Amino acid sequence: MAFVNRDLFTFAASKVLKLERKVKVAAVSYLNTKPLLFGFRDHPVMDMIDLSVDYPAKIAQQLVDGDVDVALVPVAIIPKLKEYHIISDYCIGAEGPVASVCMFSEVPLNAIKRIYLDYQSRTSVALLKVLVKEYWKLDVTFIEAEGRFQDLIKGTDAGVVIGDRALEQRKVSPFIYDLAEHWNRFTSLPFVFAAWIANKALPAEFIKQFNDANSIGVHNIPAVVAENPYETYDLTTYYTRDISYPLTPAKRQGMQKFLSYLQQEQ
Ligand SMILES: C=C(O[C@@H]1C=C(C(=O)O)C=C[C@H]1O)C(=O)O
Repeated sequence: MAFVNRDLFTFAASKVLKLERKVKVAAVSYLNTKPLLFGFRDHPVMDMIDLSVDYPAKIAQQLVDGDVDVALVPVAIIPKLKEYHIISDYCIGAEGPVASVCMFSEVPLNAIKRIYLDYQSRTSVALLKVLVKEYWKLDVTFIEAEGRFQDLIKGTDAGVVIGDRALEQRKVSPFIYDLAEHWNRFTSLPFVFAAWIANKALPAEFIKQFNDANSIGVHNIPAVVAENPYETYDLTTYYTRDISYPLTPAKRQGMQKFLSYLQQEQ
C-alpha cells in the first residue's frame, strides 16, 4: 500500500483515496487569479480543500511556515522551501507585457534615482533587481515600501507596483516599464510570476482534480469577465493577451533562468 503524506491522505485497501484532513490551499487575492479559481466553486475538489486568499508575499510566508499545504506562490520564494512540488499545469505567467507588474515613474529610466518596492510582491521585486543590475545597469537605491506607497512615486522616485493596484497606476504615471516585457527583451523567454506549489508530496488523484478545477475558468474567460465588472482595465485583454496561464516548457525554462539569477545574488 502506497502512502503519500499520511497526515493528509491514505489509500484504503480499495485503493480509494481517503482524506485524513482537508488540504489547506492559499491563492492570490488579485483579479489575475479569478480565472484559476472560477471552476472551484462547483467542483468536487472543493470537498477536499480549505481555500483562503491573500496578497502574494503573505501566502508565500504561509507556505514557508507550513501554515498551508499548497499555494499560488511567488516563484522567487522557491529557494526558501525545504521541499517543493509544482503541482499544476497553470501559473500566473506572461509571454510578453503582463500589464500588472510594472515600474512606474514620472521620469525616464536613466533619470530614476530611487525605486520603491511593493511589499505585496516577492517575485517582481526580485525581477526588478535582476533587470536593474543585469539589463538596464542603473545606479539606484531601493526602498522597501509599505502602505499606500503609490502616492510617493514622484520626481526621480519610481515604484514597482503589482496586481490590481498596478492596473490603476497605469492611469497615473507617464512612464511605465513592464517587467515581463523587459525580461522577454533581455532573455527572449517568457516569465512565471507565481505557480501552484505544495510543500509536501500530494497524491496524483488530488493533483488531477485540482488541475481540472483550474482549467475550467481558463477555458471560459467570457464567463469569468462577466462576473467581475471592472472599469479600470479591459479584463478580456488582461486574461487572454497579457497573463498567460499554461505552465509550458518555455515558461519553465524562463523560471529556471530567473531562479539561476537569484542564486548568483546569494
Ligand atoms: C502578474 C502578477 O503576478 C504576481 C506577482 C507576484 C510577485 O511579484 O510576487 C506574485 C503573484 C502574482 O500575482 C501580478 O500580481 O500582477
